[in-house]
Amino acid sequence: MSDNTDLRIAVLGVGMMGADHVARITDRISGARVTVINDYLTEKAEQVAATVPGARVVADPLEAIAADDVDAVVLATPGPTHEKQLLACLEAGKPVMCEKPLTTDAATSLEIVKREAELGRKLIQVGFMRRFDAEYEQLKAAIVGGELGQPLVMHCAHRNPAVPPYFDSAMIVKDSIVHEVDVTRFLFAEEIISVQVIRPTANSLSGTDLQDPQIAIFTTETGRHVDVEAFVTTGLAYEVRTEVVGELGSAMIGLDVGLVRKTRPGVWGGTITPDFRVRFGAAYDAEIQRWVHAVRSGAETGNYVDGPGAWDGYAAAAVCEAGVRSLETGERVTVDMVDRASIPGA
Ligand SMILES: NC(=O)C1=CN([C@@H]2O[C@H](COP(=O)(O)OP(=O)(O)OC[C@H]3O[C@@H](n4cnc5c(N)ncnc54)[C@H](O)[C@@H]3O)[C@@H](O)[C@H]2O)C=CC1
Ligand SMILES: O=C1[C@@H](O)[C@H](O)[C@@H](O)[C@H](O)[C@H]1O
Repeated sequence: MSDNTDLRIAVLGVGMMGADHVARITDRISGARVTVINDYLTEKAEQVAATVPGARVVADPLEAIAADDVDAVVLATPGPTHEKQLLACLEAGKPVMCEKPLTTDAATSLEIVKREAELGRKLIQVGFMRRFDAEYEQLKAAIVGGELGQPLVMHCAHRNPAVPPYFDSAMIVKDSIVHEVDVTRFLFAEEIISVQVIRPTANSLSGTDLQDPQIAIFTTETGRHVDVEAFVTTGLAYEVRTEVVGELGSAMIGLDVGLVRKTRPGVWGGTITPDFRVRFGAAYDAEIQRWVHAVRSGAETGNYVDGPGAWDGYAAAAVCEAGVRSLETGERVTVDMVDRASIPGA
């Protein structure tokens, strides 16, 4: 449903995620429509625009952000381009839903946090969609409700069938493990203070020179431990599993009931999703729908965000930076983060 009061959105980057968000805004959520599409590859932008009634292509990303027929922006360009495009959104005073990572290093993420704080409006939401997933919401409720007692440990598995050819070993930390960083902060409501990344024997079948799998171990402020097995070239399916162990019990999500052995999609027991667009499809829908509502009511409150914001993006970037350093040395690395209270409005 679309009318004159719809939020008019520019989507920048219409590769895998951006094209999915365009389809979501056009067909699956309400209160918004895509008016402008931009991609580094103009032909790709034109292909996607042809599927959206009333959408036009703007070849320059900064012009797309500033366009008069754009109220808000979805950034689904690669991480290294986010900083410049986010700064342009802040400059134009336009709300933005930025796919993770916020930026690719802690210093530029901190700069974004500061610039947004100076404006005195919460304009940036970060695409940590697991916070909108029904299973993660249930896990959070079990923790907050005290069902598990005090949480002590979390075990995570994060497996992808494949990653794009431009993926390098550091991106396994900054683009994949970053989700478990955010999940840890979301579920435990505290910061991660140190990270160690261990390098097991690499997958000889991956056809890449990636250090894959990787095992990351986080320690939180109160001393909880989180381990993450990230394995992004399984060649099989998409699997995200999270188990919290507390003093009174444990709870696990992401394990299809009855599933004992996993080989490839549909082979055994329940289902195994082929990729994140299927596993987290409903979470992405909820994420974008709630963001659209927040943006539409933002003028009254100065808050155009419903979910993780720039600070969460910065905190995750700081942890990932420590993770990448640990990946290089194998040593445990302390996370270097500024105190949130030192940035009024952050
Ligand atoms: N929340 C989630 O679960 C997921 C998030 N992502 C994030 O979404 C973003 C995009 O990832 P994918 O769609 O997988 O990548 P992709 O490579 O499929 O698509 C990126 C698109 O951006 C375009 N592009 C590159 N530089 C650009 C620029 N400067 N301005 C405009 N367009 C540009 C490319 O031509 C391409 O079409 C990344 O930040 C990634 O981390 C990706 C997958 C899942
Ligand atoms: O964000 C995502 C991808 O960029 C990343 O490459 C995958 O590992 C994640 O599972 C997916 O959610």
